Amino acid sequence: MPDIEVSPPGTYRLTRYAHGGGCACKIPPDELGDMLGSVDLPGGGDLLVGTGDDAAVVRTDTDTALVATTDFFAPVVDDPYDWGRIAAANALSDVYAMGAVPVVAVNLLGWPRGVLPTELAERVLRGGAETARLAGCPLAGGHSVDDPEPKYGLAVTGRAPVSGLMRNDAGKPGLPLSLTKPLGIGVLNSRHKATGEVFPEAVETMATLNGEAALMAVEAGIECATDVTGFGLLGHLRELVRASGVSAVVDATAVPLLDGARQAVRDGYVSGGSRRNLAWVREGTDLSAVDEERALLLADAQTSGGLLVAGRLPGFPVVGELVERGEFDVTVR
Ligand SMILES: Nc1ncnc2c1ncn2[C@@H]1O[C@H](COP(=O)(O)OP(=O)(O)OP(=O)(O)O)[C@@H](O)[C@H]1O
Ligand SMILES: [Mg+2]
Repeated sequence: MPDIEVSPPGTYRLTRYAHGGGCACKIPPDELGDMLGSVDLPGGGDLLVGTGDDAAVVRTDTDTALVATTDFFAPVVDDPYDWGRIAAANALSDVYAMGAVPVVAVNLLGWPRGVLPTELAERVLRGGAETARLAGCPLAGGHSVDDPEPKYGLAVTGRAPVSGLMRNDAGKPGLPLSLTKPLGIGVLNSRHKATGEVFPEAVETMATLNGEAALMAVEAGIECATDVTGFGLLGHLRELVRASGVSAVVDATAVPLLDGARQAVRDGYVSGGSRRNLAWVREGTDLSAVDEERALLLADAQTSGGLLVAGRLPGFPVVGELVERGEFDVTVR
């Protein structure tokens, strides 16, 4: 450790070290699309699912698929242990969104040595370990670098029967859309970053694993799902409907919201990422039935959000349905 004086761990507000926290710091979808469009990634062979879905999938034998994904981001909450739990739940989520079970994970850590004490990094790693333990997923090894901005996440490998995969291009007209976590995580995180106010319901929502919901979906024979993260409900739904060649209708009043989410929008705690999401979806979305506040919540950049599933899941709200391909990608009513 370099010879730099550091204050005791409790005095640090981790979100102060993040230019944009959680999934709100993702590169916007149009920019990412342009960037990836110029790169010829090797495919073919046993690759079943390539770029554009929640994870890459390869066939390992006739019936079995291996699922690979990684996710890491800057602090989304000030508490290091909670950040670790959330980052791990978020990384595991893409495996669940494919209908797979995680089999092994490795840590990815960026840490500003000499600026933040290593004791905080230990707490982050303990949080991640706790979440992996809850997921029943071995977590071993990883990679750690000196980084001006703290970052944490996992690379996760999962397994699924080929016939049980949930893809984001398998949506069919007539299927209901279920959402397994409430929206509003992004605006509450923005408020937390600005004021230090803690929102325990949002923290627990982010730290909740999507494993049970995924298992329920797979057992119900559901074939199409994605997870709602940095591009917001409308952004990820737009990707799903475009990949599937269908359109969608969203019932705005049926979409669950975290307590305090509306107020946070009214008070202006909207991240740049959420505004970019809304700008991106606007051209393909009929938002004429809702006001700006509601539109921002539907586009709010979530961190470790729920699964959006093309099918009915007992205990979770139906927030819309897939319809035949029409003028708009998505119509909000
Ligand atoms: N640097 C990259 N190289 C290749 N593919 C990428 C890269 N960055 C993102 N992608 C791919 O682009 C697609 C869209 O990215 P996005 O981050 O929305 O997916 P995701 O991993 O499901 O997101 P999330 O983890 O927030 O659920 C995904 O298929 C992702 O794997
Ligand atoms: Mg995803």
